Parts: sequence; structure tokens; C-alpha cells
Amino acid sequence: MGKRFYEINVAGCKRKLHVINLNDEIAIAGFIILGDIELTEKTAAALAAKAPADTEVIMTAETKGIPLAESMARHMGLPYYVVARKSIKAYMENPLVVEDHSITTAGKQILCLMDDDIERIRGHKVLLVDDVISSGGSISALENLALQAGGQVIGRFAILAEGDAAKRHDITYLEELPLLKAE
Ligand SMILES: Nc1ncnc2[nH]cnc12
Repeated sequence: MGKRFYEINVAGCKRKLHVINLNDEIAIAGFIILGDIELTEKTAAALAAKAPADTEVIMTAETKGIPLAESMARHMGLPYYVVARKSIKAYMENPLVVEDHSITTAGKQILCLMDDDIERIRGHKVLLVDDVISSGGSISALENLALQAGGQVIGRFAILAEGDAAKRHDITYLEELPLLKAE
């Protein structure tokens, strides 16, 4: 069978996404901003324009959220952003750790923060950002981490809301992405 594609238009960027079967029933259109500067910059600018003016720190999770968070922080004139990591590194003292369940990764995952990042969050207004919100597992793990670090979550932002996530009223996103039938 030939490759399947799903075409998307977001923040003025048209992209043909590869459709990948997740299991026998469900397929996703893989939305990858890593390495795509125009897509990262334009979606970050569009999300930054919607961000609450009182945002003090942007927080994201490894991996695909990183360039988006960096670009949004630049657009918003913020000096730092915080990245929740997926594994504890040797240089992370006293890490804060939560469990994370994601639609694209099998098995248990963790998200963790190191002390410097905990300090950047404690007592501050935090805007959570990710590339895609789908089952909501990752953004909710990120929120747990922000709360445990003493932050106040003032928004949950994503470029795309996938499947049922598009019905959520507690997230802000640019476009919807359907879950597809596996072929
Ligand atoms: N369709 C998708 N593309 C890339 N990352 C995702 N994470 C969840 N859904 C995704």
C-alpha cells in the first residue's frame, strides 16, 4: 500500500503529514515541528499572540515542545523557559518526578525537573505549552509537575488539539487534528 498523508494548514503553513498506524484501529498524522524553522516560528508567534499578558514562565516537556517554547519565550520577551525532562540526568540534584502517559509512547514515562527550574517556577505564573495535546496525559503530567514545584498554571497551550482534545475548553490551540482510522 502507498504512503498515506494528511494535509494541514496551520499559522499560514501547509504541511503534508505522514499517517502512521498506532494499532489495528487508530492512526495518527505525525506532526513534527523539529527541524522545521518556518513552522516553529509561525506557530510560536501565533500562540504568543494569544498568551496571557501576565505570563511569567513558559514550561514545556521534552522533546518536541522545546523549539516551540524557546520561540514563544523570545516573542514574549521572557528570559527563560523551563523544560521538563524525560529522564533524570547526573547533573540533576533533588529532581522532582511525576509519571506521564502519552499516546505516542508505549509504557510508563516520567517527567522531571531539576532545582534551578523548580526555582524558576516556584511562586510564578506558568504557561504550559506543547506541540500536540491528544489524550491529555502529557499536559496533565506537566501540570502536576508545575503545581508540585509551587507554580500557578495560567494556561495550557498547544499548536494542535488531536481527537477529543479539540472539545476541551481548558486548552488553547491553533488547529484541530483528527485521529484517523488505521488502514
Ligand atoms: N499526531 C501527533 N503527531 C506528533 N506528536 C503527537 N503526539 C500526540 N499526537 C501526535
